[in-house]
Amino acid sequence: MSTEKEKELAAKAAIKYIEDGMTIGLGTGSTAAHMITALAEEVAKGLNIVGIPSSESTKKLALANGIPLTDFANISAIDINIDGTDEFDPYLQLIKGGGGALLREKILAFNSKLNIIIADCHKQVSRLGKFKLPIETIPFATPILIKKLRIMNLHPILREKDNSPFITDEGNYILDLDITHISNVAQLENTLKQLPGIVETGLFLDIADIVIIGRGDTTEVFKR
Ligand SMILES: O=C[C@H](O)[C@H](O)[C@H](O)COP(=O)(O)O
Repeated sequence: MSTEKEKELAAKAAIKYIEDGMTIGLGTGSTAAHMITALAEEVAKGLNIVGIPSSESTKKLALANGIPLTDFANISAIDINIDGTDEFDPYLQLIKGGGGALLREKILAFNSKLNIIIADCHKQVSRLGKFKLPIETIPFATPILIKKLRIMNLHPILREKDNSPFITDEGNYILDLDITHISNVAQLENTLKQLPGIVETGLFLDIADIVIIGRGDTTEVFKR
């Protein structure tokens, strides 16, 4: 069974949690794209929901698939947020932001009653850190942050696209950090959030309620 099929299986299992009248957080990435396609099929059959996208790319995809959208001016909470991940550990702690959407994704997740994470089985790790930790930084502060993060042994790498810095939907930069030697990620999160110029990190701690993965031709569900 292909990785894409596993992502699709997880995505289809997640949309079964959705009920008529709900507001749905729409994640970003290749796994979330499967969820948007599956959700669009339900909307076409008459399911009445509104979506709130976590990125400009997801917004485009949702609109192209006929999913009605809203924003935080019109709602106070999201019923279910469904998003992908780059890694999840046995405690359902996550590293996200491989696609650079971590800031809006975390805002959606924080304002959701239920967070469902969907993935293929290769995202499961015994310990976070094989995937480099993305953090979103303000361009003005990025050079000094790089110096500070080097001293902290986090080996920051400025993410690039077409030989220029990758720019997020909020106009910021992404630094990818090596956290393989870090055992206490909660402490790391606190330390990073105290540095002015770091807008958000890709550590999603105590956020996922349910993780659904595709493994072969079946799904596995992990609950917090
Ligand atoms: O910024 C991107 C997001 O955090 C994605 O959810 C994450 O990178 C997983 O993406 P994919 O489903 O494409 O592996």
